[in-house]
Amino acid sequence: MSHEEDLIDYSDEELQTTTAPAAPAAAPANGGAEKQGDLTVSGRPDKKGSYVGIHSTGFRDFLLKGELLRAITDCGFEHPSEVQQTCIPTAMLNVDVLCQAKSGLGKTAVFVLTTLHQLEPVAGECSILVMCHTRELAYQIKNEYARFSKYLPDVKTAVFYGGTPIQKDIDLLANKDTHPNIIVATPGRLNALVRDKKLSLRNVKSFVLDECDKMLDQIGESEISDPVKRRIVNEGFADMRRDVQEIFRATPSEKQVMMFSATLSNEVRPICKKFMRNPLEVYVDDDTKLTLHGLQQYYVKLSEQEKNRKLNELLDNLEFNQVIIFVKSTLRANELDKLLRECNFPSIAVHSGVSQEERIKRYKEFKEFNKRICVATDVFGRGIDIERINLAINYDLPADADSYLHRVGRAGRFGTKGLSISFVSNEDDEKVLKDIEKRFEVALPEYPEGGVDSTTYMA
Ligand SMILES: Nc1ncnc2c1ncn2[C@@H]1O[C@H](COP(=O)(O)OP(=O)(O)OP(=O)(O)O)[C@@H](O)[C@H]1O
Repeated sequence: MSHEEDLIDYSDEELQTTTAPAAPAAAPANGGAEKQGDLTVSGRPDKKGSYVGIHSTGFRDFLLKGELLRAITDCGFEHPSEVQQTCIPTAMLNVDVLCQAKSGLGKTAVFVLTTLHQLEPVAGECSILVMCHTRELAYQIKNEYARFSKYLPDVKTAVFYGGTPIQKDIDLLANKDTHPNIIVATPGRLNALVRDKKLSLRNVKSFVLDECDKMLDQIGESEISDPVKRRIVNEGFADMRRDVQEIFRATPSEKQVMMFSATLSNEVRPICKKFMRNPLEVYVDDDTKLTLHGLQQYYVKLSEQEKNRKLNELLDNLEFNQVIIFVKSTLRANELDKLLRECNFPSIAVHSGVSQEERIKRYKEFKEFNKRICVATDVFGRGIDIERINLAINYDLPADADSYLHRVGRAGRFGTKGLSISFVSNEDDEKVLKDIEKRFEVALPEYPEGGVDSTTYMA
């Protein structure tokens, strides 16, 4: 059996991670913390240095490569967001970065722009390695690299993930003319390529983990009472984290490490820092500041049996551009999608139960606005950026507040307006609801009888 065959599908909804990595010990971050709007910044290499306190009014102030500035203009980016202002000047100087910033405010561009800025492509060598937890997100990040490197013709980017023929990846890597300088990947496939010596990482200069808490976090076994679930969860955890560690060890010790997520608990931060040296640390230390201001959030209390009728009613009555509906399992995603299509709603389902080729096809269909309704598992719960989603429905409420935050963050991207409605149908849901309200101090009222005025959530 090849290494590839015995790897699990990380993109599944049960995907999680585990124990402390055997990575180099973290150098302590510089003391002191500095406030910038919602973000707390610490560990800068020189707090009195020339790039501290820069308040850029435009991307030009960052002194990025001209080719990047042209691409930024083409993308229609006018002003850097707060996280971009905070991180880009430091990250482009090859400093390690551990960054938390709320959903949809442009963390991707931080690492895409700063790694491209530093890149001097050498044929046949991979210099930038980006990993994330799902295949669609890897695909999306690869496209972001393509967008921003359009005026850098020598730069080659590739995406590697499971569920596709590995030979294609091997062929690409075997040829100096097609070998990528930038690789975006999920850890399972990447580790298979490294272990089988099809890919050398000895020239990596930047190592990036997106959604890093998902890739490195651990759940203590004692927290999971159900033995079957414990086995599934911990297997998922162990494999994901183990792959990341193995891949990390295959890279040189001198390199830049950057990690990003909207959620970085106090428990996961030291784990991330074990991979880093003296990082710039950017946190949203007050959970209430993780709330997206443009997003209106409601819940509906109902029984399991009432969910379909209520969903139908909402989809009939609400105005929206695109909607994402989250469910807790592959089976439920299929069933709900089928039901919606029977009721003539233009729906598709994305989950780990469909072939990878089909999954990407459906992702594209939704992204390109050919479908307006997507029923998804947590495969789409984080990172996925679809501009027109302005309604997120939790048909099944997630198991924890962090997942909720990521899911509803699919609506209301980059400060735009949006609406989220969560179905609450049992005691566990009620606990999660209370936790969300408490942690984020978010007003989560009951969805009003008469509905919501569409002008308040439509752009
Ligand atoms: N400075 C900018 N100006 C305009 N649009 C931007 C800017 N920066 C990023 N965007 C756009 O904002 C959207 C959200 O960005 P991105 O996906 O990087 O968010 P994120 O912080 O990674 O969110 P998440 O935590 O949900 O993954 C993208 O469509 C991106 O193109």
